[in-house]
This record gives sequence, C-alpha cells and structure tokens, in this order.
Amino acid sequence: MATSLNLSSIFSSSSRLVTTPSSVFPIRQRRRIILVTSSSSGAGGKPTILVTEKLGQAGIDLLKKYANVDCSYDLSLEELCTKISLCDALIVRSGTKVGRDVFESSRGRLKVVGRAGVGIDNVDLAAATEYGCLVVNAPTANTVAAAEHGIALLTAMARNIAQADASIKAGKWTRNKYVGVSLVGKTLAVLGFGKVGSEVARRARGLGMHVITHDPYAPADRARAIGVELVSFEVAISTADFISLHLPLTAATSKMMNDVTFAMMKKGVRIVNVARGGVIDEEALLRALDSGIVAQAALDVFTVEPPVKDNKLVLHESVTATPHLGASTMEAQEGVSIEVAEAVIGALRGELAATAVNAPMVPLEVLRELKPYVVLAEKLGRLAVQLVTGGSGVNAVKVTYASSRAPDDLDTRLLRAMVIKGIIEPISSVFINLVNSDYIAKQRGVKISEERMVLDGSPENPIEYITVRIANVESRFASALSESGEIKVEGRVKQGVPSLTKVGLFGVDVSLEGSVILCRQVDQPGMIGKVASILGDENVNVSFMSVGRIAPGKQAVMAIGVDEQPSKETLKKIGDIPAIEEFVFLKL
Ligand SMILES: NC(=O)C1=CN([C@@H]2O[C@H](COP(=O)(O)OP(=O)(O)OC[C@H]3O[C@@H](n4cnc5c(N)ncnc54)[C@H](O)[C@@H]3O)[C@@H](O)[C@H]2O)C=CC1
Ligand SMILES: O=C(O)C(=O)COP(=O)(O)O
Repeated sequence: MATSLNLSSIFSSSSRLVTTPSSVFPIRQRRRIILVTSSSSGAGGKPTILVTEKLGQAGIDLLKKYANVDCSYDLSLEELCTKISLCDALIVRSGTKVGRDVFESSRGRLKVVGRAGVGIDNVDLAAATEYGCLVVNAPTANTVAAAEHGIALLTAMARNIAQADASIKAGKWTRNKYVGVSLVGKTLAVLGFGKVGSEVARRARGLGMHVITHDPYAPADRARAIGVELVSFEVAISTADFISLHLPLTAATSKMMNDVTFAMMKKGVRIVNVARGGVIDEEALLRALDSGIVAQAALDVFTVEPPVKDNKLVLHESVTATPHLGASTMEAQEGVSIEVAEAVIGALRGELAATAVNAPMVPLEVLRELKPYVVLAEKLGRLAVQLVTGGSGVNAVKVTYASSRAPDDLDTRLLRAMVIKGIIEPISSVFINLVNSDYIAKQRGVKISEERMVLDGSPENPIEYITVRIANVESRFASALSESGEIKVEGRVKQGVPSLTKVGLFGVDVSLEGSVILCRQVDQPGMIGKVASILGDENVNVSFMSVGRIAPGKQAVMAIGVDEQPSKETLKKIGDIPAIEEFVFLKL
C-alpha cells in the first residue's frame, strides 16, 4: 500500500482534504499525496463502495473488509445517478462515463472515484474537483499488460495473424495473400514515452527494431538508457515504418493523427493504437488506409466504445482489432484491483495516498511537517470569518506566512486551502478540501492573496506565525480590527499546539481548541475572576485565559478558551459586567 499518514483526526468531521498532482494525467511518476477524508456513512456505519465494472477478486476482497461493496455492472446513466447518492466511493474502469450528472446526483456524498486503470478520460475531472471529490487511479499495475498487447498487435499485424486465422477457419488455405512484413531493422516511432511507451520501446528493441520516440516531457537520459532516440513529432511520424501510440487523450492529443499528419507519414506506414481511440481521427484513418498511406492498423481502442456494429475500421481488411483488451490479463487485473482498492480505502479513511489525479501534489515529508500549521490555518480562517458582521460579505482575504525559510522552501497550497475552508465552510453549505478550495473561493468571489514575511533566524520551524486578514468588512468585535481597518488574527504553533496569539492590535495567548470568548474591557484587576466565576457557575470548563493589553490601565482583550458552548444567559451575564465594552463568542 502507498505510504500513508492519517491526518483525519485533525479535521472536523465534515472535512476532507486532498493533495496531488496538478496535471490531469500523470505525466511523470512523482510521489504524490492525497490527504483525506472524514466520516463515511453507510449501513452498519461502513462506507458504501459502488463497483460498476468487473474488478479483480483480490481488490473486491480488500474492499469488503472495509466497506459495503455493491458490484452492479452495466448500469444505465440513470441507474448510476440513482445509486450514487447512496455511495461514498465509486470504482470504474474505462467503460463507465463518470460525468457531471454523476457528481451532481451524489449530492455531496461521493468522496472518491477510483479508476481501476490508467486513463481517466472517462471521468469529468473538472466536475469532480468542483464537487470536492477526489479521483484516484491505478497507474502502474497494467503497464506491462498494455505494453505486451501493443507488441502482440504489432507482430500480429505485421504477419496478418488475425486475417489468416479467419481465413483458415473459413476453410481456406491462402498462403500468398498473407505474406507479411518483417520487423527487424525497421523504424518504430513510439509516441508517448511514459510507462507503457517505454516498455513497448524496450521490447521492440529486443525484436531488432530501430526505435525512436516523441514525448515533450520525457527525459532524454531515460530514452538513451534503453537505446531509444528522442525526436520531434515531425521526425517521428515522417521517418517511421511503424507508429505505436501511447499518449493520454487530452485536448492536445485529441485527433493528433489526422489528414494532415497522415499526409506527412511514409507511404505504407503501419499504426498500432493501444492508447485511446480519440487520439486518431477515425474518418481520416479510413481515408489513409484506402489511399494506401497507411498499409495496416492494429486498434485496441476506439473513439466510441463499443464501436457501432458496422464500424468501417473494425471491418476493414487491413485493420486488426481487439475490444480494449490492453489491460486484460489475469495478472494486471489482479494488480489493478489491489492498487485501486488500497487507494480508495485510504482516501475514505482519511489517509494520504499517492495516486490522486485532481489535486495539487504535496510531498509526504512536507505534509508531516505542516500538520499542526494546517490546523492553525483552518482555525484562523474560522475565527476571522466569525468576527465579520453578518451581511458584510467576505471578498478579500490576505494570508501572511512569517518564516525564516526561503520562500521556495515553503509549500503553502495546503495552508491556503485550509484558510479557505475555515472561512467559507461556516458561512455556506459546501464542504471544502484541497481538491476544490481554490475553485469554491473563486466561485464565491473570495480573493485570497498570500504574502511571505522572511524572518531572520534558524529555519527550524517551517512557519513562525500565520496572519489572516479580511479587508473591506465590518467587525462584530471592533477590537479585532488592525490599524488599517481589516479584521486581523494571528496564530502560532506552540509545542505542537495551534494557538491564537493576536487579535487586531492585542496580543493574546489561547490554544485553539474548543471555543473562544473574546472580551474587550478596561484593564483592571479582578476581571479574569469575574468571568471565570460566571462560567464556573454554569459548569462551563475554562481551558485557557489570557489578557492582552495596550498599556496598563488602558484597554485590554481577554481571550477565554472554553470546552463547552455557554448558554445565551451566561454570555449575557458576561456582557453585563460593567467593565466589558464588547465581547464575542467564537466556535472553532
Ligand atoms: N488499451 C488499454 O487497455 C490500456 C491503455 N492505456 C493507455 O495508454 C496510454 C499511456 O499510458 P501510460 O504509459 O500508463 O501513461 P503515462 O502517463 O505513463 O505516459 C503517457 C506519456 O505520454 C506523454 N505525452 C503527453 N502528451 C503528449 C504529447 N502531446 N505528445 C507526446 N507525448 C505526450 C507523457 O509525457 C507521458 O510520458 C494512456 O492513454 C492509457 O490510458 C494504458 C493501459 C491499458
Ligand atoms: O488503464 C487504462 O487506461 C485502460 O485503458 C484499461 O482500461 P480497462 O480498465 O481495461 O477498461
């Protein structure tokens, strides 16, 4: 199982939070982390996981240990949308379209979509992100299977195996018609030199082929290490005898093989596609086959799957076709099922996992170090927003991180997400995590700006203090305003405990647990005792008290940490103490 770290306890029960790669598809195998989830609900307190396509038994067994597992295959969109509102997780392969409707229908319950395989082009990542739903895939376990299928198609195509087999089964003995072409010494262009592409290249080298590759993101030394030359797209497609496609389907790769690019190819080129049908303009391929530019094609994937019954490509004499079998080996399906099951269970448990695809990446070491600051950031956001007078409308938030670390050495995305969570969750019905925080903030017109304050000194702590300011609002606690009229709260992590250290201009010292009462008073002896005895009379446990004052005898802000929420009457009694000029009760 991917390295994991349970951080769920530091989040409120509704919270979940995720971190991952920013790209929609895993371009490079870097270690990524997702940070996790909350309470899951289902029959018997277990979460419910819907599996909509055949998954290896090993993965199902794992899932069943942790959750109620509903294996329902061949669901219509309507059936899927109906079921999904009762599910915490969904596991799919390439055959289930997980579009916006699915996320909408889940009404916030769906926390994670697991793709038991690599390609996530069947999942609407933008919608998943908007709904704060994590998407994880299983990027490694079917690599070899896909590469082997690519090689199988390459060799079968070159020797007309499928056509000859059909012919002999039809009672014919046709030897002259099925003369093939040799692979040895021929040039193979591998487009997309990722996991599958590089395994295909390695195997093709073993068959004596000259292998070139095009991949703008692939490191040259990795190509060199297996004797493969990295070339431009134009060189790749114009010099190849064979082309093998191993790209993700994205806006940039959609219909990359089209009339224009076919025209640049060597006459008689042969093409293998075990990537995604949409990478080829299928109408253009038909034209290229008919005109002889493309001598043969071997296709495992199609723009529409399954293809229509009389699909001209499938029926074409020069096309060898398989029904998306690249990942379909016993071994790969077993591996993929375990890989995805572990990722989904981890996500539901609130652990960190390494295969998330729709959230920014935060390395595990960084997460460990930032853990108490993550809590601090959320609580400061939560405090700051409660200081806003109702109806003021929050639109400008500034977060300052004071640190003696070099700015490059401090990853604040997680902290920003948590400030946003703290600010927006109390005033809305949405839940926020690292997946959707920026999106929700933008959608609500909340502009978050960040600032680094570089301090002198040893960079032992990642952050000395965090300040959250909300501008252009009125405060229900005037003492929380800074000189420039913004609501301002500041906090530090003290011996691992997040603490509030400043409100407006007043220094305070209260650990951020339970709830906080802030009172502004004329500084005078006996105030702490008065407030404590009112709370004590009502059995409200006081965890902390601290007084911050501008000068002796002048105004002071008293911060009182309480474990329980005091009744309205108790709060009124505090407010009625003559020296208290204003007070506010804030829930953390
Ligand atoms: N037929 C099947 O059953 C299977 C199909 N696949 C598909 O194979 C493809 C490759 O999978 P993996 O190798 O695991 O993914 P990967 O992410 O490891 O590799 C994809 C590579 O494509 C490169 N790339 C992206 N855009 C490019 C562009 N415009 N031009 C050239 N290169 C570009 C990336 O840099 C990356 O190196 C995916 O489409 C995946 O869905 C994977 C497994 C099974
Ligand atoms: O992993 C991939 O990208 C695949 O295409 C495999 O798809 P499948 O899980 O066999 O539907």
